[in-house]
Amino acid sequence: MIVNNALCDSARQGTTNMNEMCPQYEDTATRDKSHQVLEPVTTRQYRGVHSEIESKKAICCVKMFGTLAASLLTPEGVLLVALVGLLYYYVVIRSTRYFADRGVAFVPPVPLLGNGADFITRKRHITDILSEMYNRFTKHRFFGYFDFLSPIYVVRDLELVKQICIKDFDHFVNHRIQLDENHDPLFGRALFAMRDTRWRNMRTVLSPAFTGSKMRLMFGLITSYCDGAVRTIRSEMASNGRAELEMKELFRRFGNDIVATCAFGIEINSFRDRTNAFYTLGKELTNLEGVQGIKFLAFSSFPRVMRALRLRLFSAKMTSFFRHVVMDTIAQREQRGIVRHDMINLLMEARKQELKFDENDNLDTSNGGTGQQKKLMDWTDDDLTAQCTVFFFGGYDTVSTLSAFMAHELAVNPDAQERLRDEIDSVRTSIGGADKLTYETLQSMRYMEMVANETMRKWTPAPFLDRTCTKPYVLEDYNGHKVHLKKGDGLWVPAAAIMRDPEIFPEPDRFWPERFGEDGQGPVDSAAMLTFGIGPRNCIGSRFALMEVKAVFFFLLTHFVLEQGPRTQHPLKLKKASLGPSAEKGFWIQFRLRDQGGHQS
Ligand code: HEM
Repeated sequence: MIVNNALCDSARQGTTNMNEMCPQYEDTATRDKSHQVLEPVTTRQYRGVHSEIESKKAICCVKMFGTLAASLLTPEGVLLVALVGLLYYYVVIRSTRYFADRGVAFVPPVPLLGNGADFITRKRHITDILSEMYNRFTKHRFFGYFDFLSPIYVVRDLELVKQICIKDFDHFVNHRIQLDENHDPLFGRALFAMRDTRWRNMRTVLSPAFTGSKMRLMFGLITSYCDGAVRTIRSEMASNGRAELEMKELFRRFGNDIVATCAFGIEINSFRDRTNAFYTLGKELTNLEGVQGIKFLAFSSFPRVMRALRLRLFSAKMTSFFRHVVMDTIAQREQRGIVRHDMINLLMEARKQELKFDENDNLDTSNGGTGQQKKLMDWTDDDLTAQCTVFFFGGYDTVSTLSAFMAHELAVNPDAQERLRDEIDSVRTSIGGADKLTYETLQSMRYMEMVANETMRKWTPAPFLDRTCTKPYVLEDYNGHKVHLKKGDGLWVPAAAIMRDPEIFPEPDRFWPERFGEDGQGPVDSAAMLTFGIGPRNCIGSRFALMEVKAVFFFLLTHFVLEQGPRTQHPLKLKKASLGPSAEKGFWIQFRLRDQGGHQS
C-alpha cells in the first residue's frame, strides 16, 4: 500500500507525511511476485483431468454418505439426531414464539435468519423490510422484529420514541453493539460503542470539541480543500465542459480528504492520488456492504458468540495503520510545539483536561456537556486513536451518502437546484467571493438548510437507531396492553420509515425542500427528523457533517450545473446488499461547467 503524495509540510503546518511515518505500508506486492514457471495445459488435457476428479469426488461422496447413514443407525446416532432436533426446536423454533408469548404484533420470521432474511439473501433492502412492517402495524405503538434469532422491539410511535430516547434515557443508555475493547480497539473504544459510565465520561469530555466555535476554527481547512478539489475536477473535464461522474466515489474522495485534514492533520488529494492508503483503508473501514454489513449486524445480535469466536469487526492491519498515524502526528506536534486547529489538537487538549466550552457556545447539556472540567478519565493511546477514527466510522460514509443523494435530487429537480444556485450566487456576490465564505454565512443560508433537511428526510443514511434496555421497563400499547422489558432487550427506532410516513410528512416520496420553509408544513413534530438520532445519544458530529455537506455544495454549484446523464438511474432504487442506503446502479450525474465567465470566486 503506497501513501503517495501525502502533501505535507509538517514543520510549517503541523500536517503529517504518511510515507515518513508509516514506511511499513509501502507496497510489497510487486516484490513478492512468484517466479515459478508453469507448464501450459491444453483444454483437452484440462477437461480429461477435470472429469476424472469429478467422478472420484462423486464416488467419495457416496461412500461418505453410506458411512454417515450407517453410523446414524446406531443407538448413539439416533440419540445425536434427537439432540440436534431438540436443540433446533429450542433455539430456533421456540425462539420465534417470543413475541406471540408476549402479545406483541410480529411477522413470522424465517428460521435462523429472522425477519431480515430478504436482506441477508439480497432480495430487499433493510429499509424496505422495516418500512413494510411499519406501515402494516399502524394500530400499534411498537411491533416485534427478529434480527436473526434476537427479538427486537421496533418503536413506531413518536411519543414513545421520545419517552425512550429522552425522558427515560436512563433505561436505554447503550447501543446494542458490544465489542471487546482489547480485541477490537478502534471501534470498541469509539464513542458509539462505549457503554454506561465510560460512555458518559467520554461524551462529556468530547462534547466541547464539536461546538459551533470549534467548527468555526476548522471551517478554513474545509473551504480551502473544497476550492482545490473543484479546481481538480474542472481541469479534468472534457473539452465540451462536461463530465459524467459517480457521486458516491466523488464525495468519498471529498470526505476522505476532509476527514484526513480535519481529524488526522494530514493533507491528501485523493482526486490526484487515487489509491492513497487513507482512501483505500477508509473505504474498507466504513464498508457496510455484503459480508461486512452482515458482520456488523451479527456483532449486535450475538456479541458473545462473535467475541467467543475471537472475530474482529476490523482487521489488525487497519488498527495498526490508524494507531501509527495518530501517535506519530501527536509525537511530532509535541516535539515541535505545533498547534493546528483540528481534531487531533482538540483531543490532545482533552487528554490534558484543557478542552473547554467557549463563552459563545450554547451549552447543550443533553449531549453530556457540562462545561466543567474535572478529570473524568485517563486516556490510553487507543482511546485517542479511536476518537479520531470515529470521523471515519461516523462521518465518512454517512456524509458521502447524504451528499450523493443530495446531488441526485438536485440533478433531477432542476427548479430546486436553480433556487439553491441563486442563493449561493447572491451570497457569494454579497461577501465578495467564495474564498470569503465563513461558517456563519453558510449557517445563514435558508434554502441550503431546506435542501439539506429534505435530503436527510428522504434518504437518511442511518435507516434505524438502536438502543438496549439497561433497567427493567414497561412498554404500553395503544390498547393498554403492557409488555415488560428486561435488561439486555433490544429496541430499534425505524428512522427511515418514520421520515416517509405520509401522516407526518405529506407526499413523502416527493423531494420538496419548501416543506421546511415558511410556507411549508414541516413535520408535525420536530422529533420526527431522526437523521442524526435523538436524545443524549444523538450524533455528536451533526454540526461537522452539515458544515461539510453545505460547504461542498456551495463550491460545486458555484462552478457546475448538475444534470441527469445517460447513466443516471431515476427513480433511484436502493442497492439491496448494503446496510446503509446506496444506489443500485451508482449515483451517475453529469457535471456541466457554468458559463466560463464570472461565476467563480
Ligand atoms: C450525514 C452525516 C451523519 C449522519 C446521518 C449521522 C448519523 C448518526 C446517527 C443516526 C447516530 C446515532 C444516534 C442515536 O442513536 O440517537 C450517530 C451517532 C454518532 N455519530 Fe453521526 N452521523 C453523521 C455524521 C457524523 C460525523 C461527521 C461524525 C464525526 C465525528 C459522527 C460521529 C458520531 C458519533 C461519535 C456517534 C455516537 C454518539 C454517541 O454514542 O454518543 N457522525 N450518528
